[in-house]
Amino acid sequence: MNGYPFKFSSGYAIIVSAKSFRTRVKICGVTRPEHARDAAHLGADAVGLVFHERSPRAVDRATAQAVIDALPPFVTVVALFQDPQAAFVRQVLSELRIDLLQFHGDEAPEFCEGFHRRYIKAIPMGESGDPKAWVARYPSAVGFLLDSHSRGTSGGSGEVFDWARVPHDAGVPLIMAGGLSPDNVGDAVKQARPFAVDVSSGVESAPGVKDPQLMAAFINEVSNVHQAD
Ligand SMILES: O=C(O)c1ccccc1N[C@@H]1O[C@H](COP(=O)(O)O)[C@@H](O)[C@H]1O
Repeated sequence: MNGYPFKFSSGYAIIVSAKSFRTRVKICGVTRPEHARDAAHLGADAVGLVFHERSPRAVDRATAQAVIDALPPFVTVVALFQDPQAAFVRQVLSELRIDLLQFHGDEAPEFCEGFHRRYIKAIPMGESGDPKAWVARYPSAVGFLLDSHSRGTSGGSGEVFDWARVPHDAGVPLIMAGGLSPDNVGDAVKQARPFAVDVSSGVESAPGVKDPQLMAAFINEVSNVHQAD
């Protein structure tokens, strides 16, 4: 397919020309202000802050504030949680300027909606089943992030799932994740034509340490796909 599927609110579906569409990029698990600044100036659309304490990319609120302060305008700040206590999410939201929530665990739709913020829901592609069943279960989500994990396990594993399982007719923004890197993201975008891609370990020199050269290579690979379209 040489284009991107889009469904209007009326239900009318079209393929948007590949030339007029740009796959968005989220760099997740940023732990240092200088790497947030680098990511933004290299062209990242969003950066993710991990508020899951068992992750090597977990940040405390002071570090998160420093990362946010390093960002220029028009870069979305995403707060990632995995099965958090509601009080913790509320505390983060009260202290930090968060644009979007990402729920990566087994959170129910009512829980995700309870903060009255825009949110994306992670779909565990490590399990069999139709991703569109998740889309139907979370009608208030503004997008869905397809990662390689199974229910009950963490994301950020660096593992790839079968890209042939990405639906082309979900009717909502899909964000591909899971084991993406500068070596494979071009193929992923060409094959699945997602709304966005999300990367964590594939642009790191060590767990939790982003590598500016890898981030640059990753973002270049994504834009190269569009220039060749
Ligand atoms: O990044 C983490 O440490 C993390 C922890 C808990 C849940 C999700 C996490 N990361 C998310 O997983 C995807 C894929 O990561 P990777 O590129 O395979 O390393 C990442 O983009 C985050 O959204």
